[in-house]
Amino acid sequence: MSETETILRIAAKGDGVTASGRHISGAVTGDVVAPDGSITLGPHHVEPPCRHFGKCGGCQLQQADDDALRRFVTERVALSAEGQDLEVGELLATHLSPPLSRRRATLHGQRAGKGAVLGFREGRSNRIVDMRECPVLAPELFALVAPCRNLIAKYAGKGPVDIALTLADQGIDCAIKGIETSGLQATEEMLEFAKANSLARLSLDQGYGPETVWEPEPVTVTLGGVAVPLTFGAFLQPTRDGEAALLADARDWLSGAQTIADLFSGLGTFAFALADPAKVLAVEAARDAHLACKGAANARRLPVHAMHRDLFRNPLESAEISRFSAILLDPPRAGAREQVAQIAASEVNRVVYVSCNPSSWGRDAKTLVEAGFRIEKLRPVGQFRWSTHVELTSLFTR
Ligand SMILES: C[S@@+](CC[C@H](N)C(=O)[O-])C[C@H]1O[C@@H](n2cnc3c(N)ncnc32)[C@H](O)[C@@H]1O
Repeated sequence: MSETETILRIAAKGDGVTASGRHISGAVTGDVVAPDGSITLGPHHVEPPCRHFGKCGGCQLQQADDDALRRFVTERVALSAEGQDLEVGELLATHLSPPLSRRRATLHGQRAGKGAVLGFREGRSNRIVDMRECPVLAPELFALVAPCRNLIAKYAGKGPVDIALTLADQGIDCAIKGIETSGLQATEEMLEFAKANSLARLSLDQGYGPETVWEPEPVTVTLGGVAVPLTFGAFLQPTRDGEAALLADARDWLSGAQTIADLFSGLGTFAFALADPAKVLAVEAARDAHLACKGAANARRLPVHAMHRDLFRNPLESAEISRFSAILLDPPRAGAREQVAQIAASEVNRVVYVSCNPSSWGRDAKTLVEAGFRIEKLRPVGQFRWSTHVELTSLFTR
C-alpha cells in the first residue's frame, strides 16, 4: 500500500475495507491505515467490553461502536440485494439487539486438570475459551456458567461436554450432553443441582438422546401469546426483542391476509402471532417442533393447521401456494431454493421472507424478482450482536 487510506466499511467476515479494497483485520469504519500498515483509531473504534474478545469465537466486532455496528448490519443486507442487481423500495431502520439479551446458547466444556473449562470455542478452533464474563448472554444464563463448570469438573470424563441453555417461560432449560452419571448418589446430586439453580428443566444426553432428569412443570415458551412446549433442540429466535421486531414486520406486512402459509415454521413463532383472524398453515420438517405446534394450536382451538413436511425435498407446489393470500418463509441458512421456485411459479402476490443469511436470501430474492415481484421493504436485523451473523425481514409484492 503506497498511501494512507480510511476504512470505508466492514466486510462480511469482519475485516475493515479501504477504498482500494484492502482488508484490514480488526479495523472499523473511520479508522485510518498508514502505508506501513499501522492504524490510527477513528471515532467509531471503541474498547471491546469483554476480556475474552479477540480469542472467543462468539464475537467479531466488539471494537465497533453502535453506529459502526448498525452500519455493518445495514450494508451487509443492502449489498446482498445490490450484488444481485436488485432494487429495494424502502430500506428500513436496522434493528440491533442490545447487550445481555441472548436467550439461548450452546456452550462447550471439558475437564481441565482438577477443574474444568466452559464457554464458546475460539474462532476457527476447537479450543474452548473459559468464560468469566459475557456481554452477550442474558444474565440469567451467565449465572449458570460457574455451576455448570463445577458439574463438569465433578462428572465429565475426558471427552467434550455441550451445554445448551435456553430461557423458557418457567426459567432455564439446561440440556447437557457428554456427562455420564450412574448410581443413586449421582442422580440425587443432579436433582440437587437442578433445584439449587432453580432450573425449569435439566436433561442429560448420555449417548441415547436427551433424558429429562428434572422438570417440575412442563417447560414452554410463549409465542404470539400461546404457551408452546419447548421441545429439545427446537429453534427459537435468539433474542426476545429481535423476535418482536420480526413479528412486528410480519404482522404489519401481512395484515388483511386471510390465509397464510408459514413455511419453515418451527414451534410456531410466526404462526401463532398471525393466527386469528388469519388462518395459518404451519409447515415444518422437525417432527418434535411440528407436534408441539400442532398440540398447542389444537389445545387453544386456534386456526393454525400444522403440517409435517420436508420443504427441501417436497416443497409446497405452485398450485398449493396459489390457494393462500400470502406466504411467510423463514428458512435455515441454506435458504429455500426449491420452495422459492414454486412460489415464483404460483399466483400468490405477497411474500414475507425472513432470513438468517443475506447471501442465500439474495439468490432466492432474484428468483422472485425474475418472476415479477419487487422488493417493497427490507429491514436489516442484528440479533447476534457483535458477531458477523446478520438477519433480515423483507416484503415482496407483485
Ligand atoms: C430459522 S428457523 C425458523 C423457525 C421459526 N420460523 C421461528 O421463527 O421460530 C428454520 C426452521 O426450518 C426448519 N427446517 C429446516 N430444514 C427444513 C426443511 N427441509 N423443511 C422444512 N423445515 C425445515 C428447522 O427445523 C427450523 O425450525
